[in-house]
Amino acid sequence: MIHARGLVQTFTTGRGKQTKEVRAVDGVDLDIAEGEVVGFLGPNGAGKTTTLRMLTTLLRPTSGTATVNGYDVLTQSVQVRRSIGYVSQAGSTFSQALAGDEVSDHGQLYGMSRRDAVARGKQLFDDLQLDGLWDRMPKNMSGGQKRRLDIVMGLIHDPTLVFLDEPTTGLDPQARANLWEHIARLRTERGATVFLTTHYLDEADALSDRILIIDNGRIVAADTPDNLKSQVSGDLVRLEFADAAHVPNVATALGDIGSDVVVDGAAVSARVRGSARIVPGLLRDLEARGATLDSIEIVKPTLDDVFLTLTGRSLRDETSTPDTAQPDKEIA
Ligand SMILES: Nc1ncnc2c1ncn2[C@@H]1O[C@H](COP(=O)(O)OP(=O)(O)OP(=O)(O)O)[C@@H](O)[C@H]1O
Repeated sequence: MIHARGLVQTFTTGRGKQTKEVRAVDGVDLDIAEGEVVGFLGPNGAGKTTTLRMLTTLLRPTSGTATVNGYDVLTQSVQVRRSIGYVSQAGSTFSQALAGDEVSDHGQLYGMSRRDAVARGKQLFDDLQLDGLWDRMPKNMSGGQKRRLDIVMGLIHDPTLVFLDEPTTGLDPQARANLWEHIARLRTERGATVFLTTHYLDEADALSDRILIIDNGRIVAADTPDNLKSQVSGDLVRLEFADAAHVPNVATALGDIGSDVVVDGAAVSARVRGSARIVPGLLRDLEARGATLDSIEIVKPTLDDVFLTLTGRSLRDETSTPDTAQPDKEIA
């Protein structure tokens, strides 16, 4: 479905002597099979959108090659564009037209009859909870409604390969959940291939068969979410005691069975592989020594831990998470 070799994109910024070259994408290889949902993760400025723009023929690669749906992005850009759906970060609606007209015109641009475009558009409005908004102008919609309208535009011609650039940014939790369901159904019901960029680690984890992590224009990891997480050195085990006097002994014991031991007052944490097997024995041992536990927490590795292990930085520090995302305000 998508094959790329050595994709590079450089931009020149500044003027005169201040000119600087930015290597936004620095030699990306990709192989995405039919029916896969692939999540493209990376911090701000890592090169996600630039890669997507090259694959969707909106930007000519500085070097490298790619085929999308069997068409060459350099020599068959029209065929590439006709065969894919693309939902950009910026959106694709004009604020002055009626939403339904935009959707049906868009479908007709892809060769659909007006009747088919209207029927499919109305079905998508229904699926994406936009019912009642067919005759409304996008400028009078909330941010979340506009985002869902962008997605209808990207799906109107029923593409089997869909590129989604941060599809749920700005959506409230309910709208996000609804869109997740829709993305999952694109694959299960239509056998579509989906390539999506996202800042949300939980979204990538929940939706993707495979995750690609890009950092500084290079792919630093490509695997299933589970395989990626198994590269992190174990679960995070945190034990808190009523009496801090036990902490040094516990820290030593955790150091023997795990790594990354951190002492914080009366609490001690460490990464422990196979914690479900190891921790019960440790607890029995501690109890025998009279160490009374106040609380215990075991957290499975997340994709953020994967990124931290790979790059030494946290994705979470650099990107907005669902907790901090602004829900869209509905317009009455
Ligand atoms: N038209 C441009 N001119 C100059 N630099 C650009 C241009 N477009 C992107 N860049 C730079 O290329 C790098 C990659 O940008 P890109 O938008 O691909 O990142 P991203 O991973 O999609 O980021 P985000 O998550 O913030 O959308 C960044 O350093 C960005 O500033």
